[in-house]
Amino acid sequence: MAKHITVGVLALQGGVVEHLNLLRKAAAHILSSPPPPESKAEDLPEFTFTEVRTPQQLAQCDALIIPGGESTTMAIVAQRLGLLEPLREFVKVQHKPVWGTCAGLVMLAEQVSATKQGGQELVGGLDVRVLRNKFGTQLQSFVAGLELGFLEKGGEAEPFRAVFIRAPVVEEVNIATQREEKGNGPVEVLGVYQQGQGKEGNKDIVAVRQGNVFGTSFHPELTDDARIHVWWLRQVVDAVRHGGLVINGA
Ligand SMILES: NC(=O)CC[C@H](N)C(=O)O
Repeated sequence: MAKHITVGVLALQGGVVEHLNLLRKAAAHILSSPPPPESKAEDLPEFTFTEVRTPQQLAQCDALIIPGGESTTMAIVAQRLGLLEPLREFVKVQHKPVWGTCAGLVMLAEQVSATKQGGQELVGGLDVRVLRNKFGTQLQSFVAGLELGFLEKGGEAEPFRAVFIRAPVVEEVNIATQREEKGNGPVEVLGVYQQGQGKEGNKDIVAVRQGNVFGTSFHPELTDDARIHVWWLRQVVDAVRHGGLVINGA
């Protein structure tokens, strides 16, 4: 029997529809690609992509995307809807695959660098400290070609056109935290953005993964390039087949 996989996009605020569209495109790509030799045709999963606004909807999901938007607003709305604790449980106890883009990455960080406004509620799951709005205001948004090694096939892949809008960066990985749940291994740095040339260039960490939790500073959903969605969705399929836990891609 084909496995059914439900992927949610947290729909409190931000780029929800764009993620749903690229997830559909990624699924079509996966379903039309030749299956690995050892798998049977009926092993192909069936996907449902759905918006998540309630704990009940979250409970239906095998995996979740937290989109870009405004992390402070998203946290306030999540708290009002009784979603913060279920989200923490989903990420850190059930270890289901979760991907945060931009504000979503902020939500998944265990720490945010102190800001004037003071603290904000986080979901956590990534042992990193992020700095919000590293590159300035909305007007300073930009697109940069990133070499993302995890997407490369035979060294021929095009750089990924990454859209940065009031983007956070990861300031420090593998920070010490008080949290009790463990078992995800170290944080892997999967993407770096370099401003300027050569050794003088300033390098910022813009993509990280720690076990089931993946985060990007930029917005892949604002391009029509589905490569990162395909890559992530394949990991979701593997995680569901192997009982829900991805430890550093193993
Ligand atoms: N494009 C975005 O998601 C912006 C993120 C926003 N600056 C925040 O800190 O939440």
